[in-house]
Amino acid sequence: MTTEVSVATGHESGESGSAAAIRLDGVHRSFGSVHAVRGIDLRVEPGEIVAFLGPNGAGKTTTIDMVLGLTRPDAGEVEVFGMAPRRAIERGLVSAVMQTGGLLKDLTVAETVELTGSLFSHSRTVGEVLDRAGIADIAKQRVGTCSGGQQQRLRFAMALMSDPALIILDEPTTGMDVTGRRDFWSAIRADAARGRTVLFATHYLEEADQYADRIVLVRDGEIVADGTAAQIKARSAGRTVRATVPSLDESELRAVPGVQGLELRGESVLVHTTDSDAVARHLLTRTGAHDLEITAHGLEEAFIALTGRDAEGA
Ligand SMILES: Nc1ncnc2c1ncn2[C@@H]1O[C@H](COP(=O)(O)OP(=O)(O)OP(=O)(O)O)[C@@H](O)[C@H]1O
Repeated sequence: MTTEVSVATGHESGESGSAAAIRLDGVHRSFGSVHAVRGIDLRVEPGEIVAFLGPNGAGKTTTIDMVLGLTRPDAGEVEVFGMAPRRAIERGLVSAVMQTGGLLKDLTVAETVELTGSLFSHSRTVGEVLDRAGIADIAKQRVGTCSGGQQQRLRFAMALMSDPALIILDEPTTGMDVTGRRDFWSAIRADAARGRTVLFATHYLEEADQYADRIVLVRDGEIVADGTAAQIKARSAGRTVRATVPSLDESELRAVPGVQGLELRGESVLVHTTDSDAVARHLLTRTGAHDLEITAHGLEEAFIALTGRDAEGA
């Protein structure tokens, strides 16, 4: 690994329209002995909605922090619209929607957005951003009485005040109920339809599947898949075999050709495999398996197959 650090200060690829919204090139970041980000290369084009999907500790927040200029890579380059992240932020090109904090309970929704606007020399009007965030109807409500979903849409409205070209959201819907999540995402999508670039980190597969144009799947600090939800499902070409198996010999099943991973739930076993016939034959002839089902991989299975412990070399 090289130790050269460059955060794109010396040779900006220009602030022309051709620059990527985000460009990461061979980015590494360690914390002591933890190698959190291990050589990430990523280019996000203006107008894309990209989900950064991965299990706990995959390196999503560390990567986002580098895009926001909150931390610097140990090696590699990070550029936002062809310039150093901090410079892009100073120019009002980037806003972030954080998960918690930053709200004063006694202010109204409109007062909160107005206060945010006062920090910028040029900002949108309060009415316009409340509309875009879908919260114009609660403009006079006190923040302390807003639901979690309404508070996140308020944070989104605050992020819109500088009319940024790129919005970054780190697990923005954690703890929200289904309706709150749906309302939040419909506001983000409607706004993104006007050409804003969106990068969000999430644990929720269905959120990535429904709201992103593109999914970047990370595991152990590396990108393991990058494409549309359909392409990622196809990458994990394979099937899941589910069966009830009393006293299963796990190691024998793992040794069956094509097996990519196993999940045990009581007497139920789920086998991710590229050869469902071999698994079915093994289960039906060598074990007391019953209630066998075979299904094609969905995004969840692709996620498990590509990010799970059994994914080594997948
Ligand atoms: N400031 C820090 N000091 C030490 N270790 C850190 C620090 N920040 C992150 N790490 C470690 O780096 C790895 C990646 O963490 P990161 O928060 O980027 O992952 P994540 O994909 O965002 O996870 P989660 O989904 O749980 O938020 C983890 O092993 C984490 O413990």
